[in-house]
Amino acid sequence: KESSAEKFLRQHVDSIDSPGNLSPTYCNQMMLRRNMTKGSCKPVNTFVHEPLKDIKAVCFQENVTCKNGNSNCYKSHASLHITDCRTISSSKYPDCAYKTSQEQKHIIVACEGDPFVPVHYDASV
Ligand SMILES: Nc1ncnc2c1ncn2[C@@H]1O[C@H](C(=O)NS(=O)(=O)C[C@H]2[C@@H](O)[C@H](n3ccc(=O)[nH]c3=O)O[C@@H]2CO)[C@@H](O)[C@H]1O
Repeated sequence: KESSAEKFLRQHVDSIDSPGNLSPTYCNQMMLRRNMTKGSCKPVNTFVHEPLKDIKAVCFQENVTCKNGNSNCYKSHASLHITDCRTISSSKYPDCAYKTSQEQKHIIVACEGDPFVPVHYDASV
């Protein structure tokens, strides 16, 4: 069974693809490849284009309150290269269709465990 830490990597980490010049179909491809279009089209998903060590380091940065009220969320000091994937109006399961938006924003993740690692993507600001 996939751990929540492994699920975070699958859903939110893409250190390989260099930010800045991704194709408009990046999200259509990645949402499929990372298994977020099975059963339904995941409506919103963010990929972070930074080295894994820099993403893990966010767990030791600014502690903030999560959307669900928990206190185990952390906001990155730096703006990071991210890509937001959001379903477009014409998206109809199983043909999930996404808008690919490349941004530089602070990320907010929830961290848990020992080692203390990201397990949930809360927001970008
Ligand atoms: N504090 C916590 N501590 C520990 N665990 C916590 C905590 N909070 C939740 N989980 C758990 O995480 C799991 C999970 O999948 N939560 S999820 O809200 O649906 C994820 C959102 C995110 O994937 C995506 N999104 C959203 C915005 C954006 O900019 N970018 C972007 O990608 O959309 C999803 C829906 O919003 C679930 O098991 C829940 O129990």
